[in-house]
Amino acid sequence: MELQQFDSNDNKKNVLKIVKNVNRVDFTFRNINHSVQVKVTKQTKKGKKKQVMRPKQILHNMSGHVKSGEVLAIMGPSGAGKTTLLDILAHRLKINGEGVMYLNQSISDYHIFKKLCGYVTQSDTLTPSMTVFETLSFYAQLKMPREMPLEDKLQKVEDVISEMGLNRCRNTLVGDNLKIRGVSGGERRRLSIAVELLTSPSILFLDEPTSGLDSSTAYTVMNAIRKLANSGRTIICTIHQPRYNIFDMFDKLLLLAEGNTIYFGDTQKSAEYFESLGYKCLPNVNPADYYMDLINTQIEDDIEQDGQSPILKPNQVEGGNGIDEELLLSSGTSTTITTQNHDESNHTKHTKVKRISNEELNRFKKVFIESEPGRLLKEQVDLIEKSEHTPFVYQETRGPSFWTQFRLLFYRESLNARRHPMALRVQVFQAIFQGILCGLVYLQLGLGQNTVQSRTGVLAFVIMGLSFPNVMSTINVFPEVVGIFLKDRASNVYNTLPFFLAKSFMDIMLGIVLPIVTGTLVYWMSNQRIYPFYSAAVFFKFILVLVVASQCALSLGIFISSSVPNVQTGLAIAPLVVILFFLFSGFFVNLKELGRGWVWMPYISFFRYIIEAAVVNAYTNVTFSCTQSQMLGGRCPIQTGEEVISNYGFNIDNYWRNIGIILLYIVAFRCLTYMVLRIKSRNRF
Ligand SMILES: Nc1ncnc2c1ncn2[C@@H]1O[C@H](COP(=O)(O)OP(=O)(O)OP(=O)(O)O)[C@@H](O)[C@H]1O
Repeated sequence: MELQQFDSNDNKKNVLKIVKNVNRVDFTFRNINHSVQVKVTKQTKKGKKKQVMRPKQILHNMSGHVKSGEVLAIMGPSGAGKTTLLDILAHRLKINGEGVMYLNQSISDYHIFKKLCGYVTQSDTLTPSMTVFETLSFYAQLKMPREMPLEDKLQKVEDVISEMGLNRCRNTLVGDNLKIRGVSGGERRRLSIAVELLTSPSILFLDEPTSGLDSSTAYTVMNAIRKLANSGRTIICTIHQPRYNIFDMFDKLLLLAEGNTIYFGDTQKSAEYFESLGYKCLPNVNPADYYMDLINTQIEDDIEQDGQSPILKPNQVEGGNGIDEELLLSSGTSTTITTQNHDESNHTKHTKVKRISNEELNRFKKVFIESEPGRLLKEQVDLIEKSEHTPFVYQETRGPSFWTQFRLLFYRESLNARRHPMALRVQVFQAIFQGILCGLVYLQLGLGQNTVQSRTGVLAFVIMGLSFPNVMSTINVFPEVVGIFLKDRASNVYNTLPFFLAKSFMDIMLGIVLPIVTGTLVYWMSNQRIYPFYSAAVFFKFILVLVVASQCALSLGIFISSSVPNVQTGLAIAPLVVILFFLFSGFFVNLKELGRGWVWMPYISFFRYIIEAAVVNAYTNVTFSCTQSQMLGGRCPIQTGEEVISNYGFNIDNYWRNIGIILLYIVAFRCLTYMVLRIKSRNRF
């Protein structure tokens, strides 16, 4: 059946009422087929290799039914399609194919669904510099209805803290275990879940909730999840080989292999099902390990090469027919099976047994539909499909206003800046060091002929010195911010514009102080102007050039950083862009002498406008002196600053024009970043 896209007018009129108690919702999905386009190499008739796009089916006819209060675990080998299925079920990934999902008896509507569900990602994308309580109250104010009084929101925060057992660490920073020490891994995972609980979701999706946690912490987290289900929520999670006591917490199990259902049904009945297929899981084996080892056909070759195989196929043991299996369990989780072989020695030994073959896996895929659990699932899903699809009834609520979003996001940015003292200290140190170094190298420049080179050099050095670190540090830091933003956008916590403005305002504030520090030191130490009358205006114009240069570099940095797929690419691209722009700034190449092919470059190089503004400011109304020996034809080779300006191919009237152009560059880089963020965060469903 074709998926009903979530634009049903009837449903759109209704908006969910967010209530304090959990709405009980059964969740059903039916015949989900999903494919992606992949590049494959094809041989042409002429024997050449050509890359073409081909559809690759990731999910095949996936169906399932989870009642409120139940936990469904989606398990399968790596690449089986667990994350793809979870993302589709959570309405985070658009189905490229067909399928339909139901909330109770209603066909799921995107907008209603988003209000009803919570999604906990595999990695804890939280702001490290906020405490547990601050994180929850930040999200409470953004996620809960505008009409709800603040006290009620804070009460909900307290409830959630108690529910997830976070009282002990409520005032501890979240941290990231790298730059900021914070809560433990288990506490961070529970905080991620707590954030989702603020809106009392009826359905909670969790992607690998226990990954990266030690087994006892994983148990504590799963225990908390189990309690959430007991309170009426519907829980769907992907999980990798859980230990037995965790596996035992699941009500339902969906076992996937190569995008096909191998088993869907009661967890407790899964052993019986596999036994009916001829694969008995012995009583003291963790079934999760057994199933995963059994169907993980992909790693067979590697294991063969290693000469080890941890799984045996009970009915097909090398060199034996009737089998007495004995299981040796190491630390209760790994499945090592040895068999008593009834051949010549009768000694217990490790027997090399293959995992199931691909043909056998294909049999598993086919037999499930005809099996008892397969028929039961079909009956349940067909029942929902045939029932009358009544829309949800709920009351409209509004999220926080634009200004509330901006205020909260700006507050988060300011906390981030304040609580990263090292980063701030390093930047201040860098600014002072650079100012002093530059000041010492170009100490007290005079107005002799030889100072012209140094006077321009100091300008280029200080501009580059402020710009380059700004671009590079932004590329290092911004991706983490974008990661949090994208996660929040995926849950519709706030809009792109308030986030973008809050970030930009904070950048502007921080990006003003450092150029002022460096610029002041350089200006006075290198003796940029010696005429007191002009000094104040020239000084402020010099600082203004540095401030806009610094802002332009920051804006370029966030643009590059937001556009590239990862930090490494950003770090590779950014220096090239900066160096190329700087090359055509007019400092290294005389703009009048540029070859035909390059004349356009100075027009797009924002450094050209910055250097021109700085040179014009530094050399206007300056007179140079020279010694007798320096004179050429009875006059100084360079007599005025205006000559220097002209020699560089610059125009003396261009100071304010250039400041305007650089401001336009800043706005353009920021607007482009905003557009990239919008595109990236566009709802994929
Ligand atoms: N956009 C895509 N383009 C190409 N292949 C894709 C795409 N998305 C998923 N796949 C492929 O689909 C299969 C299932 O991917 P998925 O991430 O859902 O698996 P998984 O079971 O979650 O794996 P893991 O446990 O390793 O995370 C994989 O083979 C993957 O390479």
